[in-house]
Amino acid sequence: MTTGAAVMSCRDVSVRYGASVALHDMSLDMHRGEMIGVLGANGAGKSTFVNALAGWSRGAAAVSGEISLLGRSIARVKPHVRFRSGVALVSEGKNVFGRVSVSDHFRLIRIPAPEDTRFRVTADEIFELFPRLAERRSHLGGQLSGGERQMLALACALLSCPRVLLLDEPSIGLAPMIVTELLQTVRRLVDRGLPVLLVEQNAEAALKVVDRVVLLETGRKVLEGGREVAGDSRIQDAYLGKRKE
Ligand SMILES: Nc1ncnc2c1ncn2[C@@H]1O[C@H](COP(=O)(O)OP(=O)(O)OP(=O)(O)O)[C@@H](O)[C@H]1O
Repeated sequence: MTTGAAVMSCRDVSVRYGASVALHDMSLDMHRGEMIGVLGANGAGKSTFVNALAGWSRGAAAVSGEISLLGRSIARVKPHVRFRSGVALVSEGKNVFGRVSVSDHFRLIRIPAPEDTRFRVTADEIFELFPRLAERRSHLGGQLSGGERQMLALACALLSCPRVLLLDEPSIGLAPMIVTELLQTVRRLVDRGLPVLLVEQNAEAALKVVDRVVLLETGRKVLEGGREVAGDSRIQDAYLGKRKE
């Protein structure tokens, strides 16, 4: 259930790489207890969007528009400062160090002071959420499977006490059962209040857990709505394999 004012918002966010515009005038509000799915084909601008929210880009991106966290503008704030303020981005398990053990990953996270009102998960809770990580706590990041690396990246983001979690394609390369488990774990965190923006190619898996969906086509939001948008022909045709030839 969503409550209160938006935790994170963006208004008219556009991203250009040189002369080409990868994202056009994107606006969105994220509330407590809400999970929003961002769907779209390859190259639709999904990663560009979440990266812009977190302050990252893979090249020389020019980002315009307004981005705010708890009502304060962060549009011109550096990515590491956005992270410290509570904007956690997890991109395809890339946030894992190959030569650092699972337990030492957790020790590396700077945990905000207890008086700071943020979403908190302890290391013990992490091991309850991800029993696999508990079994592999002494393994190095490089020794983990793709799914375990995703779990570790997500665990580290959670330990940092995020105000909002941005997940870029967590299902990539994972077996369907692991995807279901991972998304259900994320859903439980959302139900405890954490707002989550989930970029997913796997629309079927995403639609089972999200509250709201945004569909991007060539950098533009072309559809936004509740789970009922699963019935929209644009989603049925392109993402749920129900295209009629
Ligand atoms: N560093 C860059 N320089 C130039 N163009 C870029 C750069 N990064 C992305 N683009 C372009 O921006 C557009 C959106 O890319 P983006 O990675 O956001 O898409 P996506 O929806 O996440 O795709 P996918 O599902 O394949 O990951 C694409 O046309 C892509 O080629």
